[in-house]
Amino acid sequence: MSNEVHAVGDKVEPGSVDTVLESVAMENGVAAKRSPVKDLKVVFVLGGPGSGKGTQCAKIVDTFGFVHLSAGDLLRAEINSGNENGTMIQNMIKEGKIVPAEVTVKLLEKAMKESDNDKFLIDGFPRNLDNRKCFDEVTGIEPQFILFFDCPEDEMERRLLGRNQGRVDDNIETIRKRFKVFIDSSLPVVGHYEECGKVHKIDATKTPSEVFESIKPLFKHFKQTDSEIQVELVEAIKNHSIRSTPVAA
Ligand SMILES: Nc1ncnc2c1ncn2[C@@H]1O[C@H](COP(=O)(O)OP(=O)(O)OP(=O)(O)O)[C@@H](O)[C@H]1O
Ligand SMILES: O=c1ccn([C@@H]2O[C@H](COP(=O)(O)O)[C@@H](O)[C@H]2O)c(=O)[nH]1
Repeated sequence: MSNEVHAVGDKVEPGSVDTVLESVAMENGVAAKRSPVKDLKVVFVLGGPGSGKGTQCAKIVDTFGFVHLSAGDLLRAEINSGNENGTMIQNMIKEGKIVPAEVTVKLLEKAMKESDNDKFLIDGFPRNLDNRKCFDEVTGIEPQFILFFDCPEDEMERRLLGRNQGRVDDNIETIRKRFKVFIDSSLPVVGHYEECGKVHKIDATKTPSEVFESIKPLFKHFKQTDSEIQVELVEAIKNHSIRSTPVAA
């Protein structure tokens, strides 16, 4: 039995936990239940521009079944969707500025609600203290922990200039602005979570594989074994049967 957790749009294999749970729910005439947004598990992934957040998120998704939500990617998709906020977002990104919290939080909340997963890596957010407060007020989610990629500016600059993905902000002028915004506005968010004892600082200067080895232990807890999934499944079926048993008159 597979222990993968699937994101929206993923193909679900016949016989997987997802299909079994779904058919149990269908047979009993109930829709599979979705956790309220505040019960979702969120890890914030922070670090300077080019520190390797996206690269590591892809590895965490593959190994630990999280959904990767890059706030920057959601904003870029909004530009391309032709939405009324598109021009404002595009101008902010070109200048390396932080988009108003309500806009980003709304996109993140929508993406989480649309997913059938309950574990999210939120990459590149919260970008400032106002982002953090707004996310807390809107979702009520307290992050499990913060993954903070520590990398010197000269290395980040080298990586960004070599990224070659055609991003409007990967030019030296905007990169310097993004570094300043990171120091002035984003580091205070890391400071806030340090006070709460929630920050795991990672040396991001090593190779991608070495960086991943150093973060793996933090996520072990989220990976369920096949037997844990089976126990959960049996419990879910038992609980449902108890609730569905008619009370004798
Ligand atoms: N550990 C690493 N060593 C060398 N290069 C890396 C490493 N991690 C990522 N890179 C490369 O550096 C560039 C930036 O990486 P990535 O996009 O993951 O950073 P990011 O923190 O998500 O950036 P941004 O905040 O700008 O979105 C990419 O070209 C990537 O391939
Ligand atoms: O929460 C966020 C995330 C991003 N932005 C803007 O997007 C760019 C690019 O972000 P990446 O994380 O590097 O993809 C960033 O410089 C901001 O302009 C944002 O406003 N809020």
